Amino acid sequence: MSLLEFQNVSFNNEGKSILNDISVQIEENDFISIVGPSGSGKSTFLKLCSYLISPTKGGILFKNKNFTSYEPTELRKNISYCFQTPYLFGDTVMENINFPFSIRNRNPDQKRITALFSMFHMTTAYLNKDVRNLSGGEKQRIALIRSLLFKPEILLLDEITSALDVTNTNIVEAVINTLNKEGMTILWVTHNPEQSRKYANKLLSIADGEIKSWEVIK
Ligand SMILES: Nc1ncnc2c1ncn2[C@@H]1O[C@H](COP(=O)(O)OP(=O)(O)OP(=O)(O)O)[C@@H](O)[C@H]1O
Repeated sequence: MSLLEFQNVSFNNEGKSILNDISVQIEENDFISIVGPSGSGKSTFLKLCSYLISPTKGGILFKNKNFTSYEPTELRKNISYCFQTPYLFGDTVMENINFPFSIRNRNPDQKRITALFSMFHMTTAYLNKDVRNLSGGEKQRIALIRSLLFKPEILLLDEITSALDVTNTNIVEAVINTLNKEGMTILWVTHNPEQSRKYANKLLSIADGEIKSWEVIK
């Protein structure tokens, strides 16, 4: 059974075709790198995967059931999306980390929080820091921790390391690789050819809104 399946998906906006007739099957535990020129439709593909937007034509299935038959909140619990520019809100890191717990009426799981901070080479001393004083790399790691608190089944990553230095990039890549080894399905949009082949088992190349190639590389 595929975990996520695109069946002849097209997405148009204001009469313009952005993605055209995309069919692809993503298996549990895949690590997929998504590459293609700027403006080819990669981010739109991830937005469709996360149910931020819906296809104009065709259907997207999660565990063999159309997205439309799920509650959006149920899908978002299982499918997490991280952006190139991390969005942190409010004043402190703690507000951002506690938020996913509060919307589920749960108390913060300190053990899980500590383990994730440690995975990203940070300590929980960051919880009291003002988000405005964090570096880009720290912000991206906090945003990733926030999206991982409830162990999503699918993690969507949109050029998350393109603004990071080598040290931060290495930390983030290592964590994502570990999560994949532990069973998480990863879809990672990257412009970096070396990064695209480093950990992925499949490579999806998109050009002009269509699949140019779909390769099994490992
Ligand atoms: N909501 C929208 N309305 C109109 N046009 C859009 C919308 N979203 C995306 N586009 C257009 O669709 C095309 C694909 O955009 P998308 O952001 O998916 O490309 P991308 O491959 O991720 O590009 P990049 O690598 O530069 O981030 C672009 O021409 C973009 O301008």
